[in-house]
Amino acid sequence: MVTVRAPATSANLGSGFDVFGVALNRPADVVHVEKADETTIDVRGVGNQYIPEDPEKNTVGAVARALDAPAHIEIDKGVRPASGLGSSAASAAAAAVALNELYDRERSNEGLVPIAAKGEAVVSGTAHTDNVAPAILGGFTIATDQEITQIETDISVVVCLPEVVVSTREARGVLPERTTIDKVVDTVGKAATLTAGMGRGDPELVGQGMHDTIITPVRSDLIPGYESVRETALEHGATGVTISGAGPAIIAVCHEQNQRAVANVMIDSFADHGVESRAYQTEIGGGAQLCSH
Ligand SMILES: Nc1ncnc2c1ncn2[C@@H]1O[C@H](COP(=O)(O)OP(=O)(O)O)[C@@H](O)[C@H]1O
Ligand SMILES: N[C@@H](CCOP(=O)(O)O)C(=O)O
Repeated sequence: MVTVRAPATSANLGSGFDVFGVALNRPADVVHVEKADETTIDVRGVGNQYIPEDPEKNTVGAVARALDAPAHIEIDKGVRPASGLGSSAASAAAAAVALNELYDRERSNEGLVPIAAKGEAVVSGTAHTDNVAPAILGGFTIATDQEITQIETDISVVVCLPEVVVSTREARGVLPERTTIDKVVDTVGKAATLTAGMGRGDPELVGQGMHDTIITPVRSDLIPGYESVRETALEHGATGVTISGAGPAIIAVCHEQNQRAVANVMIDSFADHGVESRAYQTEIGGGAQLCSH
């Protein structure tokens, strides 16, 4: 039996749609694998009732097929599905690392990213790597078709998860088909600023780089109270706030001393809109970890 823990992730970060992502210290999925003649899957934990155990429909089944690694796979879900926290990616990343170890496939961590992305394609229709890259590698990642750049950082964040469901497939269905050159120029500038902030461990620069005028405005309509939650978080110490992944979670970057205040006002603001929520006060952290072999 091989066991691997893989973290929740927050992709896009506003200006980095389908490219940027960060690993979060918590929550996380834990996946246990052992060799079998054919792949079977058991899912328990948060939201397990909404997660298929059919290997053709679960992200880990696609990973097992890609590695030619049939196994009995047990998933302990710590990342709620349809959250915007890389739930599907956490399982896929953990399974990729675990099965690579179980069958001695000797793939590098970077080499496991496209394998895990095949799991993402099963659930969202697109093999986007911006969740599985940080889920495997940790830190802040810039994932393009050509390469992945990773930056270690431990910047503090608050992630507020409302009791609302937004599937990634649904949120990809509302993307604009075209934009304007001035919005592209603005986004490039914000993305460069955010990247510089990650490199310097500077929450102020990161926050400045999180504003997005292309994707976020159309997706925020799927999250009741989004604008109010964002504004109050900024008023109480957040340096930047945007939708986490495809939502509905909202991520705020802040200095550690402001985490509690930011978390409390985000929860209160969602409540003012009749939406229950919970907030994780956490940091950008490490990637998938082998727990036992
Ligand atoms: N191992 C898995 N963990 C979570 N969701 C999974 C898994 N396998 C398949 N799914 C499906 O993927 C969807 C959740 O993925 P997604 O919408 O991308 O959520 P998130 O935004 O948290 O990644 C759910 O519909 C769920 O049924
Ligand atoms: N770039 C993707 C990221 C999806 O993240 P998730 O955590 O919601 O799965 C997108 O925005 O569609």
